[in-house]
Amino acid sequence: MSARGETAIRFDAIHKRYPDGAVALDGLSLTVPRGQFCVILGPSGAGKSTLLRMVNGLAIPSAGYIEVEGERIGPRTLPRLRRRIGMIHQQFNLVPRASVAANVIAGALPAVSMLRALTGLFPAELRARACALIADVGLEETHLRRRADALSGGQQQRVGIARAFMLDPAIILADEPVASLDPRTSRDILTLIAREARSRGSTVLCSLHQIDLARAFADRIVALSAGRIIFDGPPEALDRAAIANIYGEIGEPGPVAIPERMAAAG
Ligand SMILES: Nc1ncnc2c1ncn2[C@@H]1O[C@H](COP(=O)(O)OP(=O)(O)OP(=O)(O)O)[C@@H](O)[C@H]1O
Repeated sequence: MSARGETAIRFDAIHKRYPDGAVALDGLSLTVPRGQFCVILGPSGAGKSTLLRMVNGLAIPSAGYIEVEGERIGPRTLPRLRRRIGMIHQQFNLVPRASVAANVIAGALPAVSMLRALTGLFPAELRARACALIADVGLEETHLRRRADALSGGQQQRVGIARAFMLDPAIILADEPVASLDPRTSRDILTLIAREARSRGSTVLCSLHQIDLARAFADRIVALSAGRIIFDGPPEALDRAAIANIYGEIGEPGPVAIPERMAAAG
């Protein structure tokens, strides 16, 4: 277990019951050290998204608490802590009609004044950073003014990654970031997330359905079932017996259907 100062995220006895009675997390405790690429596996409905969404306050625990970089999440600390957290979504969550540049710079919104946010007058430093990130994630200068919805799925996720890293986040939450991408693009996207995170020392909490990708990219794999941790170890420890235990009778999840549009181009 790492010392307090080296802990990025700590979940302490977290319960989550949604208003309709669904129990998503059931007494979960987990400590994620700084700089770790921690993959969350588990069957559908196991609680992976809920766990991730709690770190930036999109879901609130019914009991228990979460610390981010040693600070407990609460109404007073959340706005400040959110500036330290970037999120990458399964469906990219871009503004479809806005340009690539506008989508990337939107990652800085938590750190700019309301006036700047409303007028879109971002400081030159942020605009320069957005341009640098767009290049870092492998997009071309010609993409800057393109509408986000004119890009392939892989390219859209590159925009999502650039946006997530705009404020040099301590923590990246990636909620099934490659669920709708073909296998090759999935590897490219996870390579990019890992590279950008490593270069900044960012901690990554990433939910995945693909066991091979979890093994390839994770420093540590945590598997959930019905809101509890049922596996926690290095990728090498995820053997057939562990997988059978996580996914029960159904074994490994089958290949994810790839929408034609996204399979066509990374
Ligand atoms: N907003 C919500 N309102 C009510 N119940 C919810 C809500 N979000 C999730 N749940 C329930 O909480 C449980 C955990 O859901 P969650 O989305 O966290 O799981 P998951 O492991 O991410 O699933 P998937 O792999 O399908 O995305 C499920 O029973 C789900 O139906």
